[in-house]
Amino acid sequence: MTRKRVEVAAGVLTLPDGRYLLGQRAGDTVYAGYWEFPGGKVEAGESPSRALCRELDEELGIHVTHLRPWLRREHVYEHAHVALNFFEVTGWTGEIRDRVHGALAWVRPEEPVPEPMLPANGPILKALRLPRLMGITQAAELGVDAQLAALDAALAGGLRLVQVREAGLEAALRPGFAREVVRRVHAHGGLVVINADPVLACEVGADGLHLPARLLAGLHGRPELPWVGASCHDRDELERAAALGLDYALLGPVEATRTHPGLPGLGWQRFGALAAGLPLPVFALGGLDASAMEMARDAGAHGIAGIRGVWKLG
Ligand SMILES: Nc1nc2c([nH]c(=O)n2[C@H]2C[C@H](O)[C@@H](COP(=O)(O)OP(=O)(O)OP(=O)(O)O)O2)c(=O)[nH]1
Repeated sequence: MTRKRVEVAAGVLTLPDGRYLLGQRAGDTVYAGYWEFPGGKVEAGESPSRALCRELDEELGIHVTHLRPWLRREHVYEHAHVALNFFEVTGWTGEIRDRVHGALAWVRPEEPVPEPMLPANGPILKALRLPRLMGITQAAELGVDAQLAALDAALAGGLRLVQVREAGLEAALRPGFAREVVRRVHAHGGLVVINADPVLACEVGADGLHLPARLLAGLHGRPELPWVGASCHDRDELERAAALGLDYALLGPVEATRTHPGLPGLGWQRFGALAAGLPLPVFALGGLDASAMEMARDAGAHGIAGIRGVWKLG
């Protein structure tokens, strides 16, 4: 049976220390007792962001001052086909006084979430575990030792997600280098994805695989690794990554870069338009460092991926 699609707006209220808010649905609703992000149905004539501001006022008694579009995900329940528009909410005034939930909980992304959770929310919670800054290695250019030293400095500064991209590194050095990256990043509780090489990813105990756009194009199903992402340059590629159920995409270049000289940057407006309304987190790539983080997230990016900017190479 086909059901009318119901638009829903949900807010990931986030504290500066990274904790986010979940509420437990009250006894008189469908899925009573299940945990959710505060929010509710979009009313006729309302935009999702307006609906969310209204719902958070009604449910929690707060006035939202800063929100960002994040992910959009559709799910077919027995009772409804919902299109969930998730926003990150980082600014509000007023003290939270819950009026509708059975309970509220502030959760750290790395902690287990309270159960039971609304079934549509699994990928959303996974996306919240994905760090906001990705460093992409370039040991072939820097040298292995200099890259590992730059990695240590970045890990000490809080980096928790690394893509090993070393097609240019001598083949004999690649496994040893990748294994060393995995060891160091795992010691900090971070994640490592390996570019283009699933065999190497498994061999060195990495967390996943990063697909260049040419490999994404030829793929018929999601590779079986815990984390899989892809490099994308246009909406078609982003939608393909989403349809395959990938965990994230990189989109760029946002600004002109040294790695791709002559290629003009997308700019933040175009980036925002391309990344909007997707179910998977999108990192902004190209000529960026962590100082662009707020701008990127306001444009709808999950975070930033960088080479020179992350390794502080100028
Ligand atoms: N608020 C919220 N709803 C979610 C989440 N995940 C998810 O699948 N949903 C679904 C459950 C419901 O089918 C729908 C939200 O509808 P709702 O019944 O809570 O909406 P509402 O607050 O406007 O309530 P009502 O006026 O219909 O009583 O979206 C989530 O994280 N937060």
